Amino acid sequence: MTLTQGQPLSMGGMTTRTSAIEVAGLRKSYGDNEVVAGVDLTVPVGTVYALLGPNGAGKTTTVRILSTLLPADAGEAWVAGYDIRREADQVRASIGVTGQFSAVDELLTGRENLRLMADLGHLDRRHAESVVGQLLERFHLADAADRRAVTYSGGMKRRLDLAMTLVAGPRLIFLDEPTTGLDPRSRRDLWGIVRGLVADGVTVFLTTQYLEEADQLADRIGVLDGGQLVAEGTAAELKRLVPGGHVELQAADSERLAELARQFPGANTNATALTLNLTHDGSLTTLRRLLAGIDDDAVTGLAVHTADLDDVFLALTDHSTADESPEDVPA
Ligand SMILES: Nc1ncnc2c1ncn2[C@@H]1O[C@H](COP(=O)(O)OP(=O)(O)OP(=O)(O)O)[C@@H](O)[C@H]1O
Repeated sequence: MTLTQGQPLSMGGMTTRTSAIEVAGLRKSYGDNEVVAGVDLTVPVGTVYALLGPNGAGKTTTVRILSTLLPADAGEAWVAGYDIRREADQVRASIGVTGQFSAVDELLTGRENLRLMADLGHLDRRHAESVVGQLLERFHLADAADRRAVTYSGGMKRRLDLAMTLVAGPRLIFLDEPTTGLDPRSRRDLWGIVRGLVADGVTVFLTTQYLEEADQLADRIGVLDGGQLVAEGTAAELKRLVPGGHVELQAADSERLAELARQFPGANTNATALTLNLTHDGSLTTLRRLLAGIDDDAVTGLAVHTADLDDVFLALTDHSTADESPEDVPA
């Protein structure tokens, strides 16, 4: 069955929910440490949702709860249309999970690892061979298919791990920090594979510490900090949340820097680098007005920086430097 948004995910299940994931008031504590502190979120079918957060934010715990590996203390969640508490078996049969710790058996070849998953999924032999062959091609592992996985690079192992998750053809996959530790090229390869899955209609719930990854892949991003979603939206919406834009002027010499500092009181200056930083809302009008007031001889260079997800992440999750609490950030 090909799923499109608006169709019930679980035709035979108890519910007829149309979202791939719905979470309401999810909570989990370890002793006194509340690591998931009331999370609500919805992921439409066929989209990518990225849960972005620093170490210890509660990302893996959330994935473990949603994939039924860990019981929640409170709250409700429906995954692939099934209730994670009452219909855990159906949830497990509908999803694929690739965790931070690989499921690859390094003593087996890539092909054998995939066949093993096919056996576990009770695929009939002919179908299994065809699925395994297709996955080896799709994940650029065909040439290495009959080598033991112990000889694979980190990127190849990660691709094999993801391919193993897909043997049973799940329409919803959880990727917990899929590219942590990979070099930029392997990371981009994996992003390409994820995009291909999404193009086929698969829903992806991924956790990441990499802002670029969320920016590249996700339709919506939830910023998790201390077990709470402190912001949620598209990458563009999140970037508008924080005033991260600035213009950096390179002064010709220290005298000119002093002049510029008098002209723009409140700007940050760096006497060693001879630079002056002005906050800037990213609009052309403000930029033109700003430049019109500057003497040509005073500056030798200029850089315009618009807010990026880094600014968002730091503003929302770095309590040691952020003056405002997340609630103070305009929505
Ligand atoms: N089994 C456990 N017992 C006690 N505390 C735990 C357990 N598992 C996780 N924690 C704690 O829960 C908090 C959230 O952990 P979690 O692994 O969900 O965070 P994360 O956002 O995935 O971080 P990372 O990016 O480092 O994987 C951490 O403070 C962690 O130490």
